[in-house]
Order: sequence, then C-alpha cells, then structure tokens
Amino acid sequence: MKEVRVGICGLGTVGGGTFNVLARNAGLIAGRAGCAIRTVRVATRTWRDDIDLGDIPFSTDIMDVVNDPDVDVVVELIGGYETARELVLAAIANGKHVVTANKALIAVHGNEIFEAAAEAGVAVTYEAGVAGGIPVIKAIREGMAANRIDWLAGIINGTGNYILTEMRKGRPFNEVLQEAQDLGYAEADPTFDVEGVDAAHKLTIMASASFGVPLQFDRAYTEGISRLTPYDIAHAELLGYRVKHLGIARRREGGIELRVHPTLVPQSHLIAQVDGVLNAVLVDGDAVGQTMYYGPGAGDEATASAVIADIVDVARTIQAGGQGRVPYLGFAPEAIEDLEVLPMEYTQSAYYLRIQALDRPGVLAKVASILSEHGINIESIMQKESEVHDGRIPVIILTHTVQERQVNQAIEELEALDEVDDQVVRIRAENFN
Ligand SMILES: NC(=O)C1=CN([C@@H]2O[C@H](COP(=O)(O)OP(=O)(O)OC[C@H]3O[C@@H](n4cnc5c(N)ncnc54)[C@H](O)[C@@H]3O)[C@@H](O)[C@H]2O)C=CC1
Ligand SMILES: N[C@@H](CC=O)C(=O)O
Ligand code: NA
Repeated sequence: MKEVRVGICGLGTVGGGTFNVLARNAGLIAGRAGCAIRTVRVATRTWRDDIDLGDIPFSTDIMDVVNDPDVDVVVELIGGYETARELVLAAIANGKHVVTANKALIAVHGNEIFEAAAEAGVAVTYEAGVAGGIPVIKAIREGMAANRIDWLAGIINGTGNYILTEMRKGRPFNEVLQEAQDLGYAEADPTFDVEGVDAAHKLTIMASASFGVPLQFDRAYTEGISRLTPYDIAHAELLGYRVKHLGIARRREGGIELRVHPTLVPQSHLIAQVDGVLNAVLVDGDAVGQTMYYGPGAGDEATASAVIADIVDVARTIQAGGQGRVPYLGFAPEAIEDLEVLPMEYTQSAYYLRIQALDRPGVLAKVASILSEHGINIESIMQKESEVHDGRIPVIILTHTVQERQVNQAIEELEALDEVDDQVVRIRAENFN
C-alpha cells in the first residue's frame, strides 16, 4: 500500500490542527508510517477561512466521509455523544478504521463501539481524548504492560487547571474561564470542564485500560471546582498543600475507586508544579513504581499530535494486515475482569475540613472528640485569632487517611453542634503513597 487515506469529520480546533500538521509534516509522517497519509475528504458544519483545503472534496454532511469508498480511516473530531456514536458505528459497519479525540464518546459508548469494531475487524483509537497530546494511553496499554497497576491520579482537564492556576494569582473565575474558551481549550459545554465531567470521562478510560475492567462512566464520582473559594486555596497553601482538580482511580479489595474532585496535594510533589493548560498523570505499577506523564492537555496542534500518532498506528496496522496490534482497552477480551466501581462512602482519603465555630473555650475539644469517636486521627489543626469575626473562628483540620463514610458521619455530627455555623467545608487530600 502506497498511502493511507483519511477522512476528517469536524474542522474545529482539533480538526484544523490535525489538517495543518498532517500537511506541514507530511514527509516526516510518511517516513514514520511507512506510507503517505493523505486527507481525501473533509466534512464540517462550520468553515474556517484560515484553512486552504485545495482540491480536497468537502461538505457539511459527515456521512459523506463515512460512505466514501476512498476513505480508509475516519477521524472523528466533531465531539458530543449521540451523533458521534452514530458516525463511528456507521464507519465501523463500512469496514473503516476510526481515530477519535472524543473521550465522552469512548467513556459512555466505548463498550458497544469496541464490540462492534472487534466484530468488524477494525481499529478504534482514542489517544487524543485522554490528556490531549500526552501519549498516556500508549504508556498505559503498552509501556506498563508488565505491571499490576494499583492506582493512577492525574490533572486531566487543561481548562480546569488553567482556571485554578490563575485563581491562585487572584484572578476571578469567570474571566479566566472565558480566556480558556477563547484559547480553544474548553469543551463545547464548559460546565463539562468546570464540574469535572470531562475529567471523569478521561479517568473512566484510563481506569479501564489500567485495571482491565469495562468502562463504567455512570459509576464515577464527579465533583467540580466551581465551589472552591480563594480562602480554602490560600489556607491549603499555608498547610503546605496545593489544591488541584484530580481524577483518581484505585484498585481496592472488591472493587475500584473512580473519583474526580478538588484535592490537596503536597507542594513538594511534582504534580503540584503542573500549571496552566498542562496535564500530568501519575501511574503506579508494581514493577516500575511511580511514573508520571506530563505535557499539554489541550490545544489545536498539541491534540493533533496525538490524533496523528493514532493515524500512524492505524496505517502501520493496515500495512501489517491486522485489526490492531493492541487490544482496545489494552487487555485481551477474556482477561477483562468484572470489577465494579465502589460507592463513594467506601473510598479512602485524607481530608481538609473547615469548621466555622464559636470562638469559645471547649469548642475545639468537642470537635476533636467527635472526630476521635469516628476513628479519625488529626494530622494538623489551624486556628488564627486574627480571623475571629462576629465571635466565630474558622477551624481548619487535616486528617489522616480514613474511609469517606467515617468523615460523612463526623461532619453530620459537627454540623448539628450549636457551636458550629454553616456547612463544614470538605476537600479531599492525597499523599500518593
Ligand atoms: N479542544 C481541545 O483542546 C481538545 C478537544 N478534544 C476533543 O476533540 C473533539 C473536537 O473538539 P474541538 O475541536 O475543540 O471542537 P470544535 O467545536 O472546535 O470543533 C468541532 C467541529 O465539528 C463540527 N461539527 C460538530 N458537529 C457536527 C456535525 N454533526 N456535522 C458536521 N460537523 C460537525 C463543527 O462545525 C466544528 O467545526 C471533542 O470531542 C473534544 O472533546 C480532545 C482533546 C483536546
Ligand atoms: N476541554 C478539555 C480539552 C481536552 O481534552 C480540557 O480542557 O482538558
Ligand atoms: Na493523550
């Protein structure tokens, strides 16, 4: 085969980046792929005047790509759940390989899509969907193949990390979110970024590829960054921690943890230094130990880098005459375990608690006694006289690692005390042990 022919669906941020890099680095990419990679058709609803398609046929109907007999690989870059699902299933039915950057699609419909693809004998790849340009799916499915992976944790949403980084400098949330949207980092619906849905999509995929379990997005716990206050971010810093929005997956007795939430991480850990649109994923393997993958998590050409790496992989597969060197989730179908996601109350974490209490003798003793009754050990406690306001003082406590249900019960009792006002603020903390 002299060339592999690509049809691109969606010419937005990632589609534009993919088209441009494929054109700019055509010779180099052909050298790596062992054949030319040629864009033979494009379909997109909105046009970009800055991209010259030359004589490549184009239309607004994505089915034109799927039904084009000249297309070997359909590159799905339209985003969203349902239309993308129909597009990908139709491409598979037509015997075409699929490359996608759509983590929402894979996290929610991946089990169905991989089954259809296996039956049709085609590849479906999704590297760009997880942590953008970082080749983390390749690292997990191939580089970590010798290891039992017990946990992974990552900053896996560029928009959210960009917002948290700028908030630390004192900038307002909404202004920074608008900036991330203007830079092309945010999802079509930016609440997916801010409320942790996008991170949960990516975490679901990485967990399945790490542990060899089916995709279970509907069981993931998702908490966003929109309710974080500058006060708690600053006080976490005083305790030696930084607040990051993490996705965490951990293998436990009888199930797996799958959770996305703001998290205190030690300032001394490398992951605390990951700022702006950059992402980082820690993966812990029993043989290799802790590894970290770092780089741009969003953006046009950064994401295109991963899309094209997948296209090259598919081109090599086509030349080798197979359906894909690597199984869809990195495990042979018969090796997929039936492990379920644990309910949140059975997950384990350390906690930052902020209790708004009356500034009166004996209150701290009552708080400590409730925590102790629930088996919660205190790592550190912080209370500053300069913060007394209206006879009330914030008490900030960092706990040791405990089960979430112990903390839920303790918080319920703390909030019922006459000496405690408002809801107790709770942010989980990780030390990556
Ligand atoms: N923007 C980024 O940095 C990253 C985005 N992604 C994913 O890549 C995919 C694309 O994202 P972006 O390029 O940012 O989005 P975008 O909104 O910039 O581009 C989407 C393109 O698809 C076209 N489109 C949408 N629905 C269509 C339909 N039914 N028929 C024809 N054309 C249609 C739109 O006209 C637009 O040109 C999404 O799944 C997103 O989650 C993944 C990693 C990074
Ligand atoms: N909206 C996403 C884009 C990449 O996946 C992000 O901000 O990380
Ligand atoms: Na990636």
